[in-house]
Amino acid sequence: MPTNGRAERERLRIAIQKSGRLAEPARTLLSACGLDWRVQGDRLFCHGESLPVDLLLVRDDDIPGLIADQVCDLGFVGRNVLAEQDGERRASGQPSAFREWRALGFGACRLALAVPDGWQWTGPGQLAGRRIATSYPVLLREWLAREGVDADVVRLSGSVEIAPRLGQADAVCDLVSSGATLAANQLKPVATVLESEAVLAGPVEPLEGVRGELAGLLLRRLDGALQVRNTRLLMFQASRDALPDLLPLLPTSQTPTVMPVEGGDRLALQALCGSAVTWQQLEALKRAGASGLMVLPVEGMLA
Ligand SMILES: Nc1ncnc2c1ncn2[C@@H]1O[C@H](COP(=O)(O)OP(=O)(O)OP(=O)(O)O)[C@@H](O)[C@H]1O
Ligand SMILES: O=P(O)(O)OC[C@H]1O[C@H](OP(=O)(O)OP(=O)(O)O)[C@H](O)[C@@H]1O
Ligand SMILES: [Mg+2]
Repeated sequence: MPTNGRAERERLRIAIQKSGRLAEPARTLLSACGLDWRVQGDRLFCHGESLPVDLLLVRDDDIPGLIADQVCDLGFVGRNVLAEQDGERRASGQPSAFREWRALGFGACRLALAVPDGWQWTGPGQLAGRRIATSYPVLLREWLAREGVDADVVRLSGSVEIAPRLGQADAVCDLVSSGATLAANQLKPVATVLESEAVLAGPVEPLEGVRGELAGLLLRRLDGALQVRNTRLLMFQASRDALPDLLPLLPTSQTPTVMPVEGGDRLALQALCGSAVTWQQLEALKRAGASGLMVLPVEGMLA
């Protein structure tokens, strides 16, 4: 059984969502950083095998509090949850106890204000004196204050979009990704309160000692993994004469590596591309004289 020790702990502890939208991508990203785990009997604690880095599987809402209480060192959580709970602390006069360390590029959504389809939206002033249902009362109140609007905030823990139909509210403020839930409830988004994605959250101050070193190692690997996530290595051969036509067609701003091919006058080229290479781009390169075109995913990169 893991100890609840704080300062004395010599293993890094990371909290991730047990199940839900962020659970699988968080594990995949940590695996890409070379971490693996032995799941313990209760399935809520995973003992790190390759490095002294353990996982805690929890509800996403609990992650900021676990960092604040130093029960875990880092966590993968939506910016929406982190910002709301940071705002709650501020509103009650407590100091910040966690912050965003890295944006992770998955779990994208936005916290948006939505009004019934039938409304002619003229601007935030239209919400004055209205009731707005949300699970993010702090972020909504901050937005209303910025916009100088006085409205009633109705706190609901879920199924927010149904509130106008039930007569509980006039408008809603909830997470939107595809927009399908709003549309199904005859609502339309009119303003964005917060752009969100999954983030790596940690304490306000850097970690110290062994856990600080482990966090540094993990961050370096994480940055490498994030950097290569969409990176492709494009490889092909061509004659030297074709280079002036080929180089402008490369789907990257990076200078390619050019090497002579043994026993001939052809060259081998390789170029790192920051995103997927399309069939059209490959076909254009082929027409300009490239042969043996190959696109490979990049698994790791260390500067
Ligand atoms: N369409 C979406 N709706 C809600 N959250 C989304 C959406 N797209 C991405 N997310 C992100 O995923 C996070 C987790 O969403 P999920 O629905 O799994 O949470 P949950 O139901 O609160 O889970 P838990 O059981 O851990 O409390 C959200 O806080 C948000 O950052
Ligand atoms: O824009 P969309 O793609 O439709 O996604 C938005 C919906 O997804 C989330 O709900 P979820 O499905 O997680 O249900 P819950 O919040 O009630 O758990 C969120 O609270 C919205 O209701
Ligand atoms: Mg939750």
